[in-house]
Amino acid sequence: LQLGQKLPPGPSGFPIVGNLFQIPTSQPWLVFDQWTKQYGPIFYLNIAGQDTIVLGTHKAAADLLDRRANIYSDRPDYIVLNMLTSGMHWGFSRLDDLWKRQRRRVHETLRAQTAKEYFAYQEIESVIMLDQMLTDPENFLDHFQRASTSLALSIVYGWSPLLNSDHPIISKIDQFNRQFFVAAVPGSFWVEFKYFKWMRYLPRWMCAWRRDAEETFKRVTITLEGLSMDVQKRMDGGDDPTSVCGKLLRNVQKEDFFEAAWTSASYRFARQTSGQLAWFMQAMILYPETQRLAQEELDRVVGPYRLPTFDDFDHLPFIQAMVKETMRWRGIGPLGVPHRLTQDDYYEGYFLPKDTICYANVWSIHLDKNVYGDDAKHFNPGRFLDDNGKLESSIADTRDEGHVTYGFGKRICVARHVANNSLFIHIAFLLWAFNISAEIDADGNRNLPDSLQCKEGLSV
Ligand code: HEM
Repeated sequence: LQLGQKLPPGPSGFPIVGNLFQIPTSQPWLVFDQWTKQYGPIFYLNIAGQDTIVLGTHKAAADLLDRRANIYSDRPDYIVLNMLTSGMHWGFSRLDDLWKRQRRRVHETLRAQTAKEYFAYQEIESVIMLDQMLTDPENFLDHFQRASTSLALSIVYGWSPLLNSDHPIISKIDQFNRQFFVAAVPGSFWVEFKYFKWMRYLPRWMCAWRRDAEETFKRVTITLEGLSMDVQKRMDGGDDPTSVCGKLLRNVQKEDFFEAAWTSASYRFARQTSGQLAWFMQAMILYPETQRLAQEELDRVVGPYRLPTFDDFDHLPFIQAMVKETMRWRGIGPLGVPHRLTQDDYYEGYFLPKDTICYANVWSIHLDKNVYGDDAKHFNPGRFLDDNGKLESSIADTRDEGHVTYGFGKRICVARHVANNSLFIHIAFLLWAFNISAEIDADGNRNLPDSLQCKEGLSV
């Protein structure tokens, strides 16, 4: 630090490891929330030599990650993850020309207007999900996962809906996902720490993690190229390329086939939607009155003789508000995905060094009474409706979402319109068809199903 430069406040750490061992591996956002209350909207951590800041208010996160997106939109230098993907997985790759190309191409296939092309797929998935819920309500999480995976494969590769998840391609991709998500947690491998970065130059024979990652990359490339080749063959046979991959292949040169195959791999994020639906189920169990309000709207607009459709969208503001509120109340990524600062910066008098890793504590942001009111910890879709029951997005700087679960700046979720549509139609179907409740035991207690025992410690 130069004279006059002051880092943001934060808990004092230990020599060399800094704050590393003060951060719990489980639910770190809860401790971060306490530190935000103690140190303010921006606090500093030294994680074994890695400068890190945590933004605990919406204002601080929007000021930096959105308003200064030009310098706050890079990703950490994930060493193992980039070996697993050879830097081709643009969701976690550096902000380079390849990322710009991949993001632009996929954005064109998933933006708000184009997302409407996938309505039919989403309605079919909801019908299948409903049928499976009727016959096997216990395993509702499996049905959500099947639906989100099947939808992604339809949208990205033009597949017909899958009735179950026992497909060899799905298990191959799931296996890759597991490795990927371990590598995406900063610090899963010693080589990711500043003082151990030299390990990346060790010869291959000494590093099992490098050999594993490189082998996986080869295997996954074969799978992804196979999926894309299949789309190409169907197009050569006269099929119209309505799928994301088809659109990408139509617009790229032959030599970019490898790039198009990896660009399409954004399919892997699809499971996020099913995680969000799990939280929705929990909200319905805990807030039966709110569930009834939504059902009244469905009774009024849709009635008992037909299923909801996307044509009802504008007439179902309460269901739209429920989608927003589910993502605000319990967003599936309480710390989002980390961003990296690409040049020295100052904020509120504090110095933020180049290469600082930035987390937005989405958990704290969404429970902030100054933004969401005194009932911030409660599930209340009404907060997104005006006095006439019309949808209003009064939360500034959220691109009309009303929450920040889709992230920030240049890295904001590229598929948020598709994801919002999926959540809308699934929720409308579920509440149209079912009353969602938990078993009540002999003492009158509501017992959440095991699969929904939430880890955050609900305080309702
Ligand atoms: C409810 C569902 C979803 C949630 C909550 C969600 C959330 C997020 C978040 C937090 C990010 C990182 C934003 C940031 O760095 O600030 C992200 C990025 C991304 N999401 Fe989603 N997502 C969802 C669904 C999907 C789906 C269905 C897909 C694809 C089919 C998808 C594809 C991506 C991709 C490719 C990125 C990387 C963007 C980039 O780095 O430029 N997401 N998402």
